[in-house]
Amino acid sequence: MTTGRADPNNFPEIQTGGSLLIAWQIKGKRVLLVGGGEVAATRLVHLLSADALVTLIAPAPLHPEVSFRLTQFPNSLTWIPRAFESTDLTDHANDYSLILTAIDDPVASSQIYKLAHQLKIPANIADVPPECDFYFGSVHRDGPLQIMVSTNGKGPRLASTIRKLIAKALPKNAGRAIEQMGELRKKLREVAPAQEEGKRRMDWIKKVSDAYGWEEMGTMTGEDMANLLAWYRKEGGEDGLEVPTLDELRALRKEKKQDGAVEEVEKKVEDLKMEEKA
Ligand SMILES: C[C@@]1(CC(=O)O)C2=NC(=C\c3[nH]c(c(CCC(=O)O)c3CC(=O)O)Cc3[nH]c(c(CC(=O)O)c3CCC(=O)O)/C=C3\N/C(=C\2)[C@@H](CCC(=O)O)[C@]3(C)CC(=O)O)/[C@H]1CCC(=O)O
Ligand SMILES: NC(=O)c1ccc[n+]([C@@H]2O[C@H](COP(=O)([O-])OP(=O)(O)OC[C@H]3O[C@@H](n4cnc5c(N)ncnc54)[C@H](O)[C@@H]3O)[C@@H](O)[C@H]2O)c1
Repeated sequence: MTTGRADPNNFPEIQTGGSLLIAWQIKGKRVLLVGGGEVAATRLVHLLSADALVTLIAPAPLHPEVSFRLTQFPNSLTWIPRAFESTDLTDHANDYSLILTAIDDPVASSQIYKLAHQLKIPANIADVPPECDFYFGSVHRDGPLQIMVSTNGKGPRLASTIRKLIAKALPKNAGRAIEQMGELRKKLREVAPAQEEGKRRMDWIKKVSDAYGWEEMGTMTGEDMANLLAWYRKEGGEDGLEVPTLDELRALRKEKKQDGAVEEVEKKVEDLKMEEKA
Protein backbone atom coordinates (compact mmCIF):
# COMPACT_ATOMS: atom_id res chain seq x y z
CA MET A 1 0.00 0.00 0.00
CA THR A 2 2.72 2.43 1.01
CA THR A 3 6.42 2.06 0.51
CA GLY A 4 7.60 4.09 3.48
CA ARG A 5 10.61 5.30 1.50
CA ALA A 6 11.99 8.50 2.88
CA ASP A 7 13.76 9.60 -0.31
CA PRO A 8 11.71 9.03 -3.45
CA ASN A 9 14.84 9.15 -5.63
CA ASN A 10 16.84 6.69 -3.58
CA PHE A 11 15.77 3.43 -5.21
CA PRO A 12 16.77 0.16 -3.54
CA GLU A 13 19.58 -1.86 -5.08
CA ILE A 14 18.39 -5.08 -6.73
CA GLN A 15 20.45 -8.24 -6.28
CA THR A 16 19.04 -10.73 -8.77
CA GLY A 17 19.25 -14.48 -8.27
CA GLY A 18 17.07 -14.54 -5.12
CA SER A 19 13.63 -16.02 -4.56
CA LEU A 20 10.27 -14.47 -3.75
CA LEU A 21 9.59 -14.51 -0.01
CA ILE A 22 5.88 -14.24 0.67
CA ALA A 23 3.40 -15.08 3.44
CA TRP A 24 1.07 -17.46 1.62
CA GLN A 25 -2.52 -17.34 2.94
CA ILE A 26 -3.21 -21.06 2.63
CA LYS A 27 -5.82 -21.25 5.39
CA GLY A 28 -8.64 -23.64 4.42
CA LYS A 29 -6.92 -24.71 1.19
CA ARG A 30 -6.11 -28.34 0.43
CA VAL A 31 -2.52 -29.54 0.49
CA LEU A 32 -1.20 -32.99 -0.41
CA LEU A 33 1.71 -34.26 1.70
CA VAL A 34 3.32 -37.52 0.61
CA GLY A 35 5.47 -39.31 3.19
CA GLY A 36 5.13 -39.84 6.94
CA GLY A 37 8.70 -39.60 8.26
CA GLU A 38 10.76 -36.97 10.06
CA VAL A 39 10.76 -34.45 7.22
CA ALA A 40 6.98 -34.86 6.79
CA ALA A 41 6.65 -34.01 10.49
CA THR A 42 8.49 -30.69 9.93
CA ARG A 43 6.29 -29.94 6.90
CA LEU A 44 3.21 -30.52 9.05
CA VAL A 45 4.39 -27.92 11.56
CA HIS A 46 4.45 -25.33 8.75
CA LEU A 47 1.14 -26.42 7.20
CA LEU A 48 -0.86 -26.72 10.42
CA SER A 49 0.50 -23.40 11.68
CA ALA A 50 -1.00 -21.89 8.51
CA ASP A 51 -4.40 -23.62 9.00
CA ALA A 52 -4.14 -25.62 5.76
CA LEU A 53 -6.30 -28.72 5.15
CA VAL A 54 -3.82 -31.54 4.72
CA THR A 55 -4.18 -34.95 3.10
CA LEU A 56 -1.28 -37.17 4.11
CA ILE A 57 -0.45 -40.22 2.01
CA ALA A 58 2.06 -42.65 3.51
CA PRO A 59 2.05 -46.30 4.50
CA ALA A 60 2.16 -47.20 8.21
CA PRO A 61 4.10 -46.85 10.42
CA LEU A 62 4.20 -43.08 10.74
CA HIS A 63 6.81 -41.03 12.59
CA PRO A 64 5.51 -40.54 16.17
CA GLU A 65 5.23 -36.77 15.67
CA VAL A 66 3.08 -37.30 12.56
CA SER A 67 0.82 -39.69 14.52
CA PHE A 68 0.58 -37.09 17.27
CA ARG A 69 -0.51 -34.40 14.75
CA LEU A 70 -3.25 -36.75 13.50
CA THR A 71 -4.75 -36.93 16.97
CA GLN A 72 -4.17 -33.20 17.54
CA PHE A 73 -5.78 -32.03 14.28
CA PRO A 74 -8.52 -34.57 13.38
CA ASN A 75 -10.44 -32.00 11.34
CA SER A 76 -7.63 -30.54 9.25
CA LEU A 77 -5.36 -33.57 8.80
CA THR A 78 -6.50 -36.75 7.00
CA TRP A 79 -4.32 -39.83 6.58
CA ILE A 80 -4.54 -42.26 3.67
CA PRO A 81 -2.42 -45.22 4.87
CA ARG A 82 -0.74 -46.45 1.69
CA ALA A 83 1.86 -45.52 -0.90
CA PHE A 84 1.16 -42.72 -3.39
CA GLU A 85 -0.71 -43.62 -6.60
CA SER A 86 -0.88 -41.33 -9.62
CA THR A 87 -4.70 -41.24 -9.41
CA ASP A 88 -4.23 -39.46 -6.07
CA LEU A 89 -3.43 -36.46 -8.22
CA THR A 90 -5.11 -37.02 -11.57
CA ASP A 91 -8.52 -37.76 -9.98
CA HIS A 92 -8.20 -34.76 -7.70
CA ALA A 93 -6.55 -32.30 -10.06
CA ASN A 94 -8.52 -29.33 -8.76
CA ASP A 95 -8.36 -30.25 -5.12
CA TYR A 96 -4.81 -29.29 -4.23
CA SER A 97 -3.25 -25.83 -4.02
CA LEU A 98 0.10 -27.29 -3.07
CA ILE A 99 1.96 -30.60 -3.12
CA LEU A 100 4.81 -31.61 -0.83
CA THR A 101 6.74 -34.84 -0.86
CA ALA A 102 9.04 -36.06 1.92
CA ILE A 103 9.79 -39.61 0.85
CA ASP A 104 12.93 -41.71 0.60
CA ASP A 105 12.08 -42.90 -2.93
CA PRO A 106 13.65 -40.73 -5.67
CA VAL A 107 11.72 -42.44 -8.51
CA ALA A 108 8.33 -41.84 -6.88
CA SER A 109 9.43 -38.29 -5.97
CA SER A 110 10.21 -37.48 -9.59
CA GLN A 111 6.94 -39.00 -10.80
CA ILE A 112 4.97 -36.85 -8.34
CA TYR A 113 6.88 -33.74 -9.38
CA LYS A 114 6.14 -34.36 -13.09
CA LEU A 115 2.43 -34.84 -12.38
CA ALA A 116 2.29 -31.70 -10.24
CA HIS A 117 4.08 -29.78 -12.97
CA GLN A 118 1.60 -30.99 -15.64
CA LEU A 119 -1.29 -29.97 -13.39
CA LYS A 120 0.41 -26.63 -12.67
CA ILE A 121 0.28 -27.19 -8.92
CA PRO A 122 3.30 -25.79 -7.03
CA ALA A 123 5.41 -28.53 -5.47
CA ASN A 124 8.33 -29.05 -3.10
CA ILE A 125 10.15 -32.34 -3.48
CA ALA A 126 12.31 -32.80 -0.38
CA ASP A 127 15.95 -33.43 -1.19
CA VAL A 128 15.60 -32.54 -4.88
CA PRO A 129 16.06 -28.77 -5.26
CA PRO A 130 15.76 -28.81 -9.10
CA GLU A 131 12.27 -30.28 -8.62
CA CYS A 132 11.13 -27.63 -6.16
CA ASP A 133 8.98 -24.69 -7.22
CA PHE A 134 9.90 -23.18 -3.87
CA TYR A 135 12.12 -24.03 -0.90
CA PHE A 136 11.25 -24.09 2.75
CA GLY A 137 13.18 -21.90 5.13
CA SER A 138 14.07 -21.87 8.77
CA VAL A 139 11.13 -20.27 10.58
CA HIS A 140 10.73 -18.49 13.90
CA ARG A 141 7.14 -17.99 15.03
CA ASP A 142 5.75 -15.91 17.87
CA GLY A 143 2.02 -15.41 17.32
CA PRO A 144 1.58 -13.22 14.22
CA LEU A 145 5.33 -12.59 14.01
CA GLN A 146 6.86 -14.94 11.46
CA ILE A 147 10.49 -14.76 10.47
CA MET A 148 11.82 -16.99 7.72
CA VAL A 149 15.49 -17.33 6.99
CA SER A 150 16.40 -18.64 3.57
CA THR A 151 19.85 -19.23 2.13
CA ASN A 152 18.23 -19.97 -1.22
CA GLY A 153 19.36 -23.58 -1.02
CA LYS A 154 22.99 -22.83 -0.20
CA GLY A 155 23.15 -23.82 3.48
CA PRO A 156 20.06 -25.01 5.35
CA ARG A 157 21.95 -25.59 8.59
CA LEU A 158 23.36 -22.07 8.42
CA ALA A 159 19.79 -20.80 7.94
CA SER A 160 18.89 -22.53 11.17
CA THR A 161 21.87 -20.90 12.97
CA ILE A 162 20.89 -17.43 11.72
CA ARG A 163 17.28 -18.01 12.75
CA LYS A 164 18.38 -18.77 16.31
CA LEU A 165 20.60 -15.67 16.40
CA ILE A 166 17.70 -13.49 15.25
CA ALA A 167 15.27 -15.06 17.73
CA LYS A 168 17.68 -14.31 20.59
CA ALA A 169 17.90 -10.65 19.60
CA LEU A 170 14.12 -10.08 19.52
CA PRO A 171 12.23 -8.20 22.22
CA LYS A 172 10.68 -10.69 24.64
CA ASN A 173 7.04 -9.98 23.88
CA ALA A 174 7.28 -8.93 20.25
CA GLY A 175 4.56 -11.36 19.16
CA ARG A 176 2.11 -10.12 21.79
CA ALA A 177 2.83 -6.47 20.95
CA ILE A 178 2.25 -7.12 17.25
CA GLU A 179 -0.99 -8.94 18.05
CA GLN A 180 -2.12 -5.84 19.98
CA MET A 181 -1.15 -3.57 17.11
CA GLY A 182 -3.24 -5.72 14.78
CA GLU A 183 -6.23 -5.28 17.06
CA LEU A 184 -5.72 -1.53 17.27
CA ARG A 185 -5.41 -1.20 13.46
CA LYS A 186 -8.58 -3.24 12.99
CA LYS A 187 -10.51 -1.14 15.50
CA LEU A 188 -9.20 2.08 13.99
CA ARG A 189 -10.44 1.07 10.54
CA GLU A 190 -13.76 0.26 12.19
CA VAL A 191 -14.18 3.60 13.98
CA ALA A 192 -12.71 5.62 11.10
CA PRO A 193 -13.74 3.68 8.01
CA ALA A 194 -14.02 6.59 5.60
CA GLN A 195 -11.96 6.17 2.45
CA GLU A 196 -10.86 9.80 2.55
CA GLU A 197 -9.48 9.24 6.03
CA GLY A 198 -7.04 6.63 4.70
CA LYS A 199 -3.94 8.82 4.68
CA ARG A 200 -4.53 10.40 8.09
CA ARG A 201 -5.34 6.99 9.54
CA MET A 202 -2.12 5.53 8.16
CA ASP A 203 0.03 8.49 9.25
CA TRP A 204 -1.36 8.20 12.74
CA ILE A 205 -0.95 4.43 13.08
CA LYS A 206 2.65 4.84 11.89
CA LYS A 207 3.19 7.28 14.77
CA VAL A 208 1.48 4.92 17.24
CA SER A 209 3.68 2.04 16.01
CA ASP A 210 6.79 4.09 16.78
CA ALA A 211 5.57 5.77 19.98
CA TYR A 212 5.64 3.04 22.60
CA GLY A 213 8.06 0.35 23.72
CA TRP A 214 7.42 -3.34 23.10
CA GLU A 215 6.55 -3.91 26.75
CA GLU A 216 4.03 -1.03 26.76
CA MET A 217 2.48 -2.13 23.48
CA GLY A 218 2.21 -5.73 24.70
CA THR A 219 0.51 -4.76 27.96
CA MET A 220 -1.88 -2.19 26.50
CA THR A 221 -5.38 -2.80 27.86
CA GLY A 222 -8.71 -2.64 26.04
CA GLU A 223 -9.33 0.63 27.87
CA ASP A 224 -6.01 2.06 26.62
CA MET A 225 -6.99 1.16 23.08
CA ALA A 226 -10.41 2.75 23.44
CA ASN A 227 -8.70 5.88 24.83
CA LEU A 228 -6.30 5.94 21.89
CA LEU A 229 -9.14 5.59 19.41
CA ALA A 230 -11.11 8.30 21.17
CA TRP A 231 -8.01 10.52 20.98
CA TYR A 232 -7.84 9.94 17.25
CA ARG A 233 -11.52 10.70 16.83
CA LYS A 234 -11.45 13.84 18.91
CA GLU A 235 -8.39 15.31 17.25
CA GLY A 236 -9.07 13.67 13.92
CA GLY A 237 -9.78 16.94 12.09
CA GLU A 238 -6.28 18.25 12.64
CA ASP A 239 -3.32 17.75 10.38
CA GLY A 240 -0.16 16.35 11.94
CA LEU A 241 -2.17 14.65 14.67
CA GLU A 242 0.01 13.66 17.60
CA VAL A 243 -0.07 10.49 19.67
CA PRO A 244 -0.43 10.72 23.47
CA THR A 245 2.71 9.98 25.43
CA LEU A 246 2.62 6.86 27.54
CA ASP A 247 2.04 8.96 30.67
CA GLU A 248 -0.84 10.79 29.02
CA LEU A 249 -2.36 7.52 27.89
CA ARG A 250 -2.04 5.94 31.36
CA ALA A 251 -3.52 9.10 32.94
CA LEU A 252 -6.60 8.68 30.76
CA ARG A 253 -7.24 5.33 32.48
CA LYS A 254 -7.99 7.10 35.72
CA GLU A 255 -10.19 9.80 34.28
CA LYS A 256 -13.89 9.31 34.84
CA LYS A 257 -15.54 8.56 31.57
CA GLN A 258 -17.54 11.72 31.32
CA ASP A 259 -16.16 12.09 27.88
CA GLY A 260 -18.75 11.01 25.35
CA ALA A 261 -16.09 10.19 22.75
CA VAL A 262 -14.54 7.49 24.92
CA GLU A 263 -17.88 5.87 25.66
CA GLU A 264 -18.87 5.93 22.05
CA VAL A 265 -15.64 4.24 20.99
CA GLU A 266 -15.83 1.70 23.82
CA LYS A 267 -19.31 0.76 22.66
CA LYS A 268 -18.03 0.25 19.12
CA VAL A 269 -15.19 -1.88 20.45
CA GLU A 270 -17.66 -3.98 22.48
CA ASP A 271 -19.85 -4.41 19.38
CA LEU A 272 -16.79 -5.57 17.49
CA LYS A 273 -16.01 -8.16 20.16
CA MET A 274 -19.58 -9.45 19.98
CA GLU A 275 -19.30 -9.71 16.20
CA GLU A 276 -16.07 -11.68 16.55
CA LYS A 277 -17.70 -14.10 18.95
CA ALA A 278 -20.77 -14.58 16.72
C1 LIG B 1 15.51 -24.68 6.53
C2 LIG B 1 15.01 -26.11 6.48
C3 LIG B 1 13.52 -26.01 6.54
C4 LIG B 1 12.79 -27.33 6.57
O1 LIG B 1 13.14 -28.28 5.84
O2 LIG B 1 11.85 -27.36 7.36
C5 LIG B 1 15.55 -26.75 5.21
N1 LIG B 1 16.41 -27.70 5.51
C6 LIG B 1 16.60 -27.81 6.86
C7 LIG B 1 17.59 -28.57 7.48
C8 LIG B 1 18.53 -29.44 6.85
N2 LIG B 1 18.39 -30.03 5.65
C9 LIG B 1 19.48 -30.79 5.38
C10 LIG B 1 20.37 -30.71 6.50
C11 LIG B 1 21.71 -31.47 6.65
C12 LIG B 1 22.89 -30.51 6.65
C13 LIG B 1 23.08 -29.72 5.36
O3 LIG B 1 23.07 -30.29 4.28
O4 LIG B 1 23.23 -28.50 5.50
C14 LIG B 1 19.78 -29.83 7.39
C15 LIG B 1 20.33 -29.29 8.69
C16 LIG B 1 20.12 -30.18 9.86
O5 LIG B 1 19.57 -31.29 9.74
O6 LIG B 1 20.57 -29.73 10.92
C17 LIG B 1 19.70 -31.65 4.20
C18 LIG B 1 19.29 -31.14 2.89
N3 LIG B 1 18.43 -30.09 2.62
C19 LIG B 1 18.31 -29.95 1.29
C20 LIG B 1 19.08 -30.95 0.66
C21 LIG B 1 19.20 -31.13 -0.85
C22 LIG B 1 20.26 -30.28 -1.47
O7 LIG B 1 20.69 -29.27 -0.92
O8 LIG B 1 20.68 -30.67 -2.58
C23 LIG B 1 19.71 -31.68 1.68
C24 LIG B 1 20.67 -32.84 1.53
C25 LIG B 1 22.05 -32.34 1.28
C26 LIG B 1 23.04 -33.48 1.00
O9 LIG B 1 22.62 -34.56 0.63
O10 LIG B 1 24.21 -33.20 1.17
C27 LIG B 1 17.54 -28.94 0.63
C28 LIG B 1 16.73 -27.97 1.19
N4 LIG B 1 16.55 -27.80 2.53
C29 LIG B 1 15.82 -26.66 2.71
C30 LIG B 1 15.26 -26.28 3.94
C31 LIG B 1 15.69 -25.88 1.46
C32 LIG B 1 16.74 -24.77 1.41
C33 LIG B 1 16.77 -23.93 2.69
C34 LIG B 1 17.61 -22.70 2.58
O11 LIG B 1 17.61 -22.07 1.54
O12 LIG B 1 18.26 -22.31 3.54
C35 LIG B 1 15.97 -26.97 0.39
C36 LIG B 1 16.75 -26.47 -0.81
C37 LIG B 1 14.70 -27.56 -0.17
C38 LIG B 1 13.59 -27.77 0.84
O13 LIG B 1 13.68 -28.72 1.61
O14 LIG B 1 12.63 -26.98 0.82
C39 LIG B 1 15.61 -26.99 7.60
C40 LIG B 1 16.15 -26.24 8.82
C41 LIG B 1 15.04 -26.04 9.80
C42 LIG B 1 15.52 -25.52 11.11
O15 LIG B 1 16.06 -26.25 11.94
O16 LIG B 1 15.27 -24.34 11.37
N1 LIG C 1 14.97 -30.97 2.77
C1 LIG C 1 15.38 -31.30 3.96
O1 LIG C 1 15.44 -30.48 4.81
C2 LIG C 1 15.78 -32.69 4.26
C3 LIG C 1 16.40 -33.00 5.47
C4 LIG C 1 16.70 -34.32 5.74
C5 LIG C 1 16.35 -35.27 4.80
N2 LIG C 1 15.76 -34.96 3.63
C6 LIG C 1 15.32 -35.97 2.65
O2 LIG C 1 13.88 -36.02 2.66
C7 LIG C 1 13.44 -37.37 2.44
C8 LIG C 1 12.59 -37.85 3.59
O3 LIG C 1 13.35 -37.86 4.77
P1 LIG C 1 12.81 -38.49 6.14
O4 LIG C 1 13.89 -38.36 7.14
O5 LIG C 1 11.48 -37.96 6.42
O6 LIG C 1 12.71 -40.02 5.70
P2 LIG C 1 11.97 -41.23 6.42
O7 LIG C 1 12.61 -42.46 5.93
O8 LIG C 1 11.87 -40.96 7.88
O9 LIG C 1 10.49 -41.14 5.86
C9 LIG C 1 10.13 -41.45 4.56
C10 LIG C 1 8.64 -41.60 4.53
O10 LIG C 1 8.20 -41.70 3.19
C11 LIG C 1 7.26 -42.78 3.11
N3 LIG C 1 7.23 -43.22 1.72
C12 LIG C 1 8.21 -43.79 0.99
N4 LIG C 1 7.78 -44.04 -0.26
C13 LIG C 1 6.52 -43.58 -0.33
C14 LIG C 1 5.53 -43.53 -1.38
N5 LIG C 1 5.79 -43.97 -2.61
N6 LIG C 1 4.32 -43.00 -1.09
C15 LIG C 1 4.05 -42.52 0.16
N7 LIG C 1 4.93 -42.53 1.16
C16 LIG C 1 6.16 -43.08 0.91
C17 LIG C 1 7.75 -43.79 4.11
O11 LIG C 1 6.74 -44.71 4.44
C18 LIG C 1 8.12 -42.85 5.25
O12 LIG C 1 6.97 -42.50 5.99
C19 LIG C 1 14.72 -38.18 2.26
O13 LIG C 1 14.95 -38.29 0.87
C20 LIG C 1 15.79 -37.36 2.95
O14 LIG C 1 17.06 -37.57 2.41
C21 LIG C 1 15.49 -33.68 3.36
